[in-house]
Amino acid sequence: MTPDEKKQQVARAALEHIVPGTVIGVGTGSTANYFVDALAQIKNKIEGTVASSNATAERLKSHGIPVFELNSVDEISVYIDGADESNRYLHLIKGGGGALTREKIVAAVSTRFVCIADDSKLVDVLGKFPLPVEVIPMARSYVARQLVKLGGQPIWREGVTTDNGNVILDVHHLEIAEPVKLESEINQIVGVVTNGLFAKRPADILLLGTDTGVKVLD
Ligand SMILES: O=C[C@H](O)[C@H](O)[C@H](O)COP(=O)(O)O
Repeated sequence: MTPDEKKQQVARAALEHIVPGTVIGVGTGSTANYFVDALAQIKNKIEGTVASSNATAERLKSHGIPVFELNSVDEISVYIDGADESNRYLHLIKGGGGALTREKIVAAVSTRFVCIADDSKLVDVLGKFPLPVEVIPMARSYVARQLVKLGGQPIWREGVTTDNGNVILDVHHLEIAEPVKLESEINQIVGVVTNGLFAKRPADILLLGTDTGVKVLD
């Protein structure tokens, strides 16, 4: 099975986690895109969605799926999104597509976070995938120096501006033994909006696409 087939497999499996008649949160990226396409088949069963990026909002609307502003919604029953890496405790690295801040906000509001990924994303120790950090543009160099002090090698994702008008630093060579601690440390650097570690609020369940079917970790 190709990685794309595995992503489609878990995207379809995620439909079973939807709570009928509610608003659901929808993530960003290739796996989330497959989920949006699958969701279109059952769009009448939900009240609508909150999107974690402009790109996802456009895709949802192209299928005729209602998209609400987060501020007009009281509750999100479930958030469905991909990840760049997950460990066995469902601590994640996200933000390969630059949507980490809105993803973290929508995940925080959601009662449940269902992560969907192909099995290449499961790792023993987070950090092989460079950790994305969203930064206020004028603080880029300062934040980069602070990240070096934490042991990382930050690389500016040149040419990329987030949906929030900020820049991204991708931090290489971190071996993340304590994800909750590092998430908090990086977020305390002045100028950081947030980082792509989802450890303080990990996923509640991980649906992993494998050659032998969907594996569930929770
Ligand atoms: O900013 C992007 C998101 O965090 C994605 O969920 C993550 O990069 C995984 O993307 P994909 O499903 O394309 O591997």
